[in-house]
Amino acid sequence: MVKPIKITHVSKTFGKQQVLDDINLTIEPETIYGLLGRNGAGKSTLFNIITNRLPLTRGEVTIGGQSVTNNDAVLNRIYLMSEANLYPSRMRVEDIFKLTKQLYQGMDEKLTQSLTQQFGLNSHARFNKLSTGSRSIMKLIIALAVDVDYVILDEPTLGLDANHRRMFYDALLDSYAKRPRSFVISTHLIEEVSQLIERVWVLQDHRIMIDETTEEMLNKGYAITGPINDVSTYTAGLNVIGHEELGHLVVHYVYGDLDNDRPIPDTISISHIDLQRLFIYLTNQEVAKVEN
Ligand SMILES: Nc1ncnc2c1ncn2[C@@H]1O[C@H](COP(=O)(O)OP(=O)(O)OP(=O)(O)O)[C@@H](O)[C@H]1O
Repeated sequence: MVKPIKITHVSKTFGKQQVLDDINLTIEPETIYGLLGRNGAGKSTLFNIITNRLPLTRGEVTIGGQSVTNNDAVLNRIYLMSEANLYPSRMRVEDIFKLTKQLYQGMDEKLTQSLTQQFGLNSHARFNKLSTGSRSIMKLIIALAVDVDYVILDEPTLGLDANHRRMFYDALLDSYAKRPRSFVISTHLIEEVSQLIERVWVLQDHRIMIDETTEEMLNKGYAITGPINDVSTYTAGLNVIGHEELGHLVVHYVYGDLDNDRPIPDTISISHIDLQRLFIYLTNQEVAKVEN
């Protein structure tokens, strides 16, 4: 049975710079996570720690009670796709596929072939001759075809055009349906993945600010629109994470419960907001705060 990955009290400093502070997360089997955070928040650092590519300063990462540190048996169950190029630069794509198959427990050759064809990737090409997008495509094919229990995708769609991104999301869902396993995806294209991810982690100020299902999170986000006085009266005391002016009207963005006892004036309208907007306001340093 596949065991969860437990990230317990993980902190990381580079010299005097604190990047991660007391991170506690669980990656459950067969679940798709989105790790969101602004540039430099520490997403790649966390992924590199989970896969033992970087040492942690404090805490531990375990699978089924076993530490991942220098533990090839458990590390073999996790595949990290990142910007880093770990392949010999002159190696041909087809040979990289073969090498990966040897390094891990195996690789779905049929899927590799069909995705290579679907994405129009030249498998005879040498890695250093591939465009940025084609390098991403090659790595994504490996990530979807390799036989592991955990796939970590660090900005997987870097350099991919909109059609290829759509193809990738479809391929991911297809592959997940055929062989359920865990995916952790970090991306700045939040709206594009909001349909894929079941649980959202937001990394902000070195810590996990949000660890909720996508549905829970979306249910807590509101836009309250109307004349300024009515909106301000209605949202007084609520967790307002941002505001915008729309001509004579204002919008207050609220994260958390609305007060059901509060009368709603006819002049205001209340609607839910999308994940991207929620993220933007929650991680905007000037106004962000989250009620626990
Ligand atoms: N090897 C390293 N040595 C020193 N500092 C580092 C190292 N790796 C990352 N950092 C620093 O740690 C911080 C977090 O970087 P990281 O790449 O993890 O962020 P990120 O959330 O993945 O960012 P982005 O979304 O921009 O890719 C940054 O300030 C970065 O400069």
